[in-house]
Amino acid sequence: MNITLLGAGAWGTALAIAFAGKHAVTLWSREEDVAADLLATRENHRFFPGYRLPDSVAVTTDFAAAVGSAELLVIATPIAGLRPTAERLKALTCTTPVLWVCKGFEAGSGKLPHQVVAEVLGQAVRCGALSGPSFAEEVAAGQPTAVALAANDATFARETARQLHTTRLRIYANDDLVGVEVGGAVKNVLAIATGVCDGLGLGLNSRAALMTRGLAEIARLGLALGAVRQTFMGLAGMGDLILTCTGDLSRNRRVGLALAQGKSLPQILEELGHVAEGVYTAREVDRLATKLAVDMPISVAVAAVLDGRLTAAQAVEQLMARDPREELV
Ligand SMILES: NC(=O)C1=CN([C@@H]2O[C@H](COP(=O)(O)OP(=O)(O)OC[C@H]3O[C@@H](n4cnc5c(N)ncnc54)[C@H](O)[C@@H]3O)[C@@H](O)[C@H]2O)C=CC1
Ligand SMILES: O=C(CO)COP(=O)(O)O
Repeated sequence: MNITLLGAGAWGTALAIAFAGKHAVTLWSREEDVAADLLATRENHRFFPGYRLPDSVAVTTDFAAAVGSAELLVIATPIAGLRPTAERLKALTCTTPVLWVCKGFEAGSGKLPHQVVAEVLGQAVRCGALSGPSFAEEVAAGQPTAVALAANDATFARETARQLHTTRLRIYANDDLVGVEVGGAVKNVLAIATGVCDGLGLGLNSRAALMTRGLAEIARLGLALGAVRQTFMGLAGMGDLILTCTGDLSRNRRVGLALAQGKSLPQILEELGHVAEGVYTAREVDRLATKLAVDMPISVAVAAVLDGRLTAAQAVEQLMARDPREELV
């Protein structure tokens, strides 16, 4: 299959490497310097240093050409780039099936990725989300990984999962697109919380409590948005939550660790050099929790810390001072 990855950040580059073993892959970069570097050195020094892009992968900055040759498009930008990329596809009257790998709620609208894509491209284009516990570095290194693929068409999800599946990258078809997207979005907010918790040295009991109660928050918001509870026990729910909250490769976790050190958010983001979606999604989750009357104290506290309304230590005190209650999930 001819696959085009739209976005040559860490994840787009890693997926290009992974898919190249089985497919004809094109990697589109919006940055001229990244494309030039990839063509000259076969390495993406800016976003993904240390991993070689196979010679078979075509690299281009020509959007129309990259799209024109594809049988499957994979949008690999942050969620901030999803709508503009979909709009560029619409301008080309493109009807090629499309996946996206971004995780989050769109800033400002609070929409999930599939809602953004449906708004721009309509309902007729077959499309879906690839999500789950998958650090780019490990996928590019060929370390065993399993993720979920959910779509607006169950047959498309199953067929695409089968086509993309390899012995290194197991892809499970899932029929709960909302659940898969909510899991991937909210776990980033909770990874920031866990980074704060670990950075403040609050201990392993705290971390386990935070992740477990965080999973309850993910499920509550997901159910309010129409997801299926079971999804949150799977790869895109608990799986990605465990990975991102505990793995130091996570950019979101690293934001939390740095907040606990008292660093300012602008400085943290500048030093990171990559997107940390939880920073933007926290605000949307905070708004959605209020709008839908969903109890999400940890996520709301993360939003308050990111906005400078609470310090990390104050947020912890506030969470611990809550009244005792039954363990509702
Ligand atoms: N890096 C990882 O391990 C994983 C990342 N993801 C998700 O994939 C998405 C992309 O992440 P990374 O590639 O790691 O980020 P990155 O920060 O390494 O790279 C971002 C890429 O998107 C492009 N970009 C940024 N803003 C854009 C915009 N407004 N329009 C078009 N392009 C834009 C940049 O030029 C760059 O190529 C995020 O939503 C992330 O949560 C998902 C799974 C794993
Ligand atoms: O989504 C990811 C792993 O599944 C990557 O997490 P970070 O964006 O926090 O690095």
